[in-house]
Amino acid sequence: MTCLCLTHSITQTHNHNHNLPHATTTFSSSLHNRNPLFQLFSVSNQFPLLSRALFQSIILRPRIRPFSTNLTASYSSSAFAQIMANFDADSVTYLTQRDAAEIDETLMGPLGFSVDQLMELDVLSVATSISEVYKPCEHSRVLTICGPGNNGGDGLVAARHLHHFGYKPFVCYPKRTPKPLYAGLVTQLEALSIPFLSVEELPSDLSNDFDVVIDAMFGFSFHGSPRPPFDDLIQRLVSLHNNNNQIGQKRSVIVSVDIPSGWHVEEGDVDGTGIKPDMLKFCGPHHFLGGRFVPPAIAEKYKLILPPYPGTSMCVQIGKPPQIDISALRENYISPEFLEEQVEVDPINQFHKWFDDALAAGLKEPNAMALSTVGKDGKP
Ligand SMILES: NC(=O)C1=CN([C@@H]2O[C@H](COP(=O)(O)OP(=O)(O)OC[C@H]3O[C@@H](n4cnc5c(N)ncnc54)[C@H](OP(=O)(O)O)[C@@H]3O)[C@@H](O)[C@H]2O)[C@@H](O)CC1
Repeated sequence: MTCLCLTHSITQTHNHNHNLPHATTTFSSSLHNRNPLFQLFSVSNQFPLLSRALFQSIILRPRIRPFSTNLTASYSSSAFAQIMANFDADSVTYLTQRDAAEIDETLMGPLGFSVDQLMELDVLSVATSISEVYKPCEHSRVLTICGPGNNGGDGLVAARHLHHFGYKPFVCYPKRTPKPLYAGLVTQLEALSIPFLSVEELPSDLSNDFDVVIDAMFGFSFHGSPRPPFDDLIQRLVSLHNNNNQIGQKRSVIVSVDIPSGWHVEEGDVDGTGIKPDMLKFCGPHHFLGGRFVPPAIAEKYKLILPPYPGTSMCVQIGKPPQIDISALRENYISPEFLEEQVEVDPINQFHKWFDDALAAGLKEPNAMALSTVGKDGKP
């Protein structure tokens, strides 16, 4: 007698079919958000109610060993991992709004930065952080929903970067702004054949068509209640989150660029009915900190203590990575009875049979399997 054992092993970095809190991504920048210099990005399973103060800019003055302000400092990967492992994100302190405003003025004044340049730097960090957490091979279809202001501009830039990173972005930009900056960003996307979808063209359940939904509707200038069509779009993102709580429901990842759209800019998700990106706690997992481009003059003047940036990265992940519940990743398979008389005499034929079954069932990576045989003595 020969025993056969077929193991189907798939490495999954993100499983849409388990009932875990869904990891969403939020990119949050400063309270005085005209200054994206200290953008903090978050992908976390925590969901603290956010006070506006948390949107304040970095800056890191850790109680532990202070990081060098030398922005070009480089470390070996193991040394870097050690440094970041020891970095206590709870120790983050913040610039005052006044400091941030002053820095903003300095950047856009004597230091010669422009809005579009800051937007590019800012959003490059957003895009690289997305690609770090949600690989294009598993989350290729990205919908970017853009609002009428600079937050929407961020969304347009994000779509372009993500296209170059191997994603397939779609853009919904229902209220276009005729300013040259935005017109140029649209032209760039059109030149890349990135599809623009109207609100009416969006599927009722965004999860059916998109792996990632980027919320770039409103940032720090949002006020009052959302007006059409953004009221409906925001509700769609809210329902995405609600659907995410249903067992077995395929889920899109929600990425908010800056403050989640519809949240009160100062108070956060006041009545708890807003978009629920899992954010934003400095001590939580998957937080990304930008700011690599901070000019030394600014760093020195404000005594900014920045973390080291790995390699050529525009941002760095701070805090501890999320704890993964491995048991929750396990799939339960229900299979029919397997009787001895049904076993193929030749194990290779059995392998082919099972392989064909796996193919027909549409299993991901059906070739990720191993077949073993043992004799009567139980030895291979
Ligand atoms: N240095 C910088 O500035 C940089 C900023 N950056 C990014 O820009 C973001 C801030 O951009 P922003 O100031 O353009 O405002 P934003 O939040 O996009 O929206 C304003 C628009 O929304 C509209 N609107 C408001 N409320 C509404 C409602 N209830 N319902 C409907 N519409 C409403 C409002 O229209 P209005 O009410 O004035 O008629 C206006 O058209 C910031 O968070 C960051 O992400 C980066 O790009 C880097 C450089």
